[in-house]
Amino acid sequence: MKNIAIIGASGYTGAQITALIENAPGLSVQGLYVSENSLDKGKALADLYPVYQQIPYVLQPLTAAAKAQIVAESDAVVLATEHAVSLELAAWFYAQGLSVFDLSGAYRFADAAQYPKWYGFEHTQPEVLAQAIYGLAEWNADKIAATRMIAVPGCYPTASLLALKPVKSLLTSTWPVINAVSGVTGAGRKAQLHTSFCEVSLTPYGVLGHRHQPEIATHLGQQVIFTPHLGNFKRGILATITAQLQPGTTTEQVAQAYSVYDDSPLVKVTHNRFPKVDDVVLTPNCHIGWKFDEASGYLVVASAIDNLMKGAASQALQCIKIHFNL
Ligand SMILES: NC(=O)C1=CN([C@@H]2O[C@H](COP(=O)(O)OP(=O)(O)OC[C@H]3O[C@@H](n4cnc5c(N)ncnc54)[C@H](OP(=O)(O)O)[C@@H]3O)[C@@H](O)[C@H]2O)C=CC1
Ligand SMILES: CC(=O)N[C@@H](CCC(=O)OP(=O)(O)O)C(=O)O
Repeated sequence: MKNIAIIGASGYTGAQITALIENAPGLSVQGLYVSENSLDKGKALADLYPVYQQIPYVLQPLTAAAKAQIVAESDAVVLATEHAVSLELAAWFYAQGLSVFDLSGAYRFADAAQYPKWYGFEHTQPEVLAQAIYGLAEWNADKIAATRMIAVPGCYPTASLLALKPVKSLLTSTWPVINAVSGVTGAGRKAQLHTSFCEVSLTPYGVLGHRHQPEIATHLGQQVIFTPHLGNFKRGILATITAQLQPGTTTEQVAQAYSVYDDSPLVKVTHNRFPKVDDVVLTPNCHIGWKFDEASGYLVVASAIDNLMKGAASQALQCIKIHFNL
């Protein structure tokens, strides 16, 4: 049995992964933690989320004593915390010998020089960063098994990379164009004006400047245009991508490229049929639909995931299972 501590457990992704770990054979929850001065410390998770009434744990403040207890009792920590918080906590727990599964973006770029521009901080942990592996489960399983520092991908990059990586060798130098819509849970649980009920509609944001653009480009190995949109639904992401393929590419070649997922139980690919967000919400699945126009060489591929599941918590669970060979 592998014992896992969950830090940031009162947030959307933290609560979701708590529920997944609680129900996963071979895994147990060591404890649930929030910040030392959290307004939620001492509350049961089920008080915050009655849907999790079967989950018995209380949210504990992450004090120095709590950290020592985590190290003594746990095999791994899940960090469901914001980037700057994960930056320090990941390095500390890694140094204590635990495996670290970080849901934030603090360890997703190998190049430390990217962090000031995209995350607003200097990366203070270059040795740990050098050990970090990008936890895109279907593509990096061998490396996830071999390292203790796993940077779980962002939600938009998960949807986009699962759709584009199979056809990477068929792309031209023309940048693929990714338009993606996310539900509001993508922005986390904390109160913010732009995610309040009356403000949410359907609109692009972060245009030509969202931090997931370089994350996708880095892990695809090709520049992209990425435009996220906030939609008026709770969960789910739909990324619709237009990409130019090499002259002479055939539909058969594209089908062959997507057959890479034939043995991946969580990724379902369909030709000429496109996914709906509702079909993946509350599941760990990614649904990909594509259509290719041989005359123009343009591919349109759409990819749907639940941002809190395959875009965060269930992908972290996949990484945990791969890492501990469960
Ligand atoms: N929401 C999504 O769809 C996705 C989110 N992510 C990433 O996952 C991480 C968590 O996101 P999300 O669940 O949405 O965020 P939330 O804002 O919903 O939750 C953040 C959690 O962190 C806790 N926290 C804050 N500061 C500290 C601290 N110093 N020590 C311990 N706990 C702390 C908060 O509790 P409190 O403040 O009460 O202490 C809360 O439990 C972020 O890095 C996010 O970018 C990644 C993919 C998808
Ligand atoms: C709707 C919404 O606000 N979504 C978030 C992305 C959530 C995510 O994937 O988080 P990381 O920060 O861990 O990459 C955003 O655009 O910032």
